[in-house]
Amino acid sequence: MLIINCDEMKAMDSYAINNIGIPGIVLMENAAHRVLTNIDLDNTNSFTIVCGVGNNGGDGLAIARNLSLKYKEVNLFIIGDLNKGTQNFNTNLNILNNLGVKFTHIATDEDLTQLKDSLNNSDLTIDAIFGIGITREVGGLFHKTIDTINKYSTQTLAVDIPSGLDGNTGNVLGISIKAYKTITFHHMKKGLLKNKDCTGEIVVEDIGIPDKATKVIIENNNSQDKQST
Ligand SMILES: NC(=O)C1=CN([C@@H]2O[C@H](COP(=O)(O)OP(=O)(O)OC[C@H]3O[C@@H](n4cnc5c(N)ncnc54)[C@H](O)[C@@H]3O)[C@@H](O)[C@H]2O)[C@H](O)CC1
Ligand SMILES: [K+]
Repeated sequence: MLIINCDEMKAMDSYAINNIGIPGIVLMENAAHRVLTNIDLDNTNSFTIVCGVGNNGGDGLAIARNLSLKYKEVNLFIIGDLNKGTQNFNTNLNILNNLGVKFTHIATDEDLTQLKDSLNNSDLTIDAIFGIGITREVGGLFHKTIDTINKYSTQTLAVDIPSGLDGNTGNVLGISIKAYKTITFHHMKKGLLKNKDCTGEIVVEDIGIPDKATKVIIENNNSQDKQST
């Protein structure tokens, strides 16, 4: 099994997008579909989906759309500055707006009451707050949101990386989602193997990044390592 770090994942992502020409939104839709194949949709009918405003959040929005089109009960929450959404996040948010799918923006502690009610009444919670792009300790409303999910969620599935976990070290950055299952994309991330308590079962899913992207990045890194020794 190939085990990579977050920088390698980002490099493979961008090679597939910028050098091979696979649009990021295609990879994002593939990721969403791969998450859905890991959910027992015959017996899971109500969902709380919590999204950040990066591409991990974008994955969550695509998952929310696909579930909504299957007439599942979807309670969608978004946390973060909506003016700072990534391009692919905004594309999926725009589609949801056009479909009339509503969401709650977690902007104050009061919004956490609505989140708690949703968690108590959902079959499954989907964590799409942070993935490989987490950059610092989790604090403030993000900390309270993750704490609320851990306290009241029936069971939580993490998209790519449990939010709050460092994908390289497995360290908890202040607080982390405790998932029963983590669906990570393309290849295993180093940090996931070091914190089973947060990841639960780990499933690696192919999202359509060609082996060529993987090989180029690994070879580049190996040659850089040789030069630096
Ligand atoms: N290339 C693609 O389109 C695909 C991406 N995949 C998914 O994308 C994420 C990585 O997305 P990225 O935008 O790089 O970062 P994140 O969404 O993980 O998070 C960045 C987001 O969070 C904010 N942030 C970071 N740390 C903190 C913090 N401690 N507190 C508050 N906010 C924080 C940051 O400002 C950004 O807004 C990857 O994991 C995949 O899930 C697709 O799966 C494949 C295609
Ligand atoms: K996540």
